[in-house]
Amino acid sequence: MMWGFLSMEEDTYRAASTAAGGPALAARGLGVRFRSGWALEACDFTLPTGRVTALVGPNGAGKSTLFHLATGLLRPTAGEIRVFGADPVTEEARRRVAFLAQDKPLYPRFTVAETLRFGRELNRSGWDMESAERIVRSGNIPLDVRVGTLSQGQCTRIALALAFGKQPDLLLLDEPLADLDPLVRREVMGLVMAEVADRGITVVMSSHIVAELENICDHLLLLKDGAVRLAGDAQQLCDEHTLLTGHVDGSTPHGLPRAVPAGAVVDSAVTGRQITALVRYTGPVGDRERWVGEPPTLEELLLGHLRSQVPAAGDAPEKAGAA
Ligand SMILES: Nc1ncnc2c1ncn2[C@@H]1O[C@H](COP(=O)(O)OP(=O)(O)OP(=O)(O)O)[C@@H](O)[C@H]1O
Repeated sequence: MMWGFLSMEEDTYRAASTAAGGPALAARGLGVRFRSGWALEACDFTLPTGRVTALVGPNGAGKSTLFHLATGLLRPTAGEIRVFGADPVTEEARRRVAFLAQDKPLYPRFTVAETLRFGRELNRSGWDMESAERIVRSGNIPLDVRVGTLSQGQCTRIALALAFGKQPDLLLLDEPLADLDPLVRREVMGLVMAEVADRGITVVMSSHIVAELENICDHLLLLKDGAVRLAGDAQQLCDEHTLLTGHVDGSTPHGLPRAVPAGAVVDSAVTGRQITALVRYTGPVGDRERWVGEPPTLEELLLGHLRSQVPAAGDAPEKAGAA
């Protein structure tokens, strides 16, 4: 894409996305249009290196589309996306990224050992067989069985072994746990986190199981209707919000204390005379006897924004992209 008129802001973005130690993933004006319409539109964000980002959004929000852009399987209709500063289709970017897709394509007739050897052939520039085999063995999967005879959970483990064997700097996981039972989910996630801690790689993981993201992710990217709704450090975003509970205030349009700006209300629910609201506001609320305000948990923050009927307020690109 041509960048004929680089503004200061664009200049800063380009410098950040190519600098050593710059973001793992950066998007600017990113859009993809299918026949049915825009799957992603005007997305701006940067995802820092060495962090575990939760990619969250309702069905059809554009999460898989974003993964396909980041791996070069799909080209943007508008804007650009960079992986460690490089175009995703370049050899440099492909070498540094591993992607675990929802459907985990594996050859059923290959044995596990053949599958790992195939992984080595595909990644001649860098392959860690020891690490791949360790992941397989920790699931008590014999190396000589055919992949077609394995359970879903075991196949997920093989796919993870292939991903980690590649020694990626960026691991993209598209709902990796969706088809696993809770015990295997916990075990597989423990495996991912141990590998992440060992190698300090960057992970972007999409999931609909919001409650499970709390102890895993330290960064957020929430997509809704193809747009970035919320992005940034998970703790910082929680700290910028308040979960407010009290009796409905009949004298204000939103039922909350007058001090709360209308534009700060993300989501609210009224039960009888009680109102609970997620607000992007941390200032004083007046009557402390009537109102209880606490920082939301990550789950409460995400659910509030997923439920929200109002457009994201204050999510200007520079804020949305804050690392
Ligand atoms: N190859 C395609 N051709 C046409 N439309 C597509 C294609 N891929 C995705 N879409 C559309 O783009 C939008 C975003 O889809 P995408 O699969 O990225 O969403 P998602 O957030 O991953 O959803 P889910 O949580 O259900 O997996 C949807 O409206 C989908 O129908």
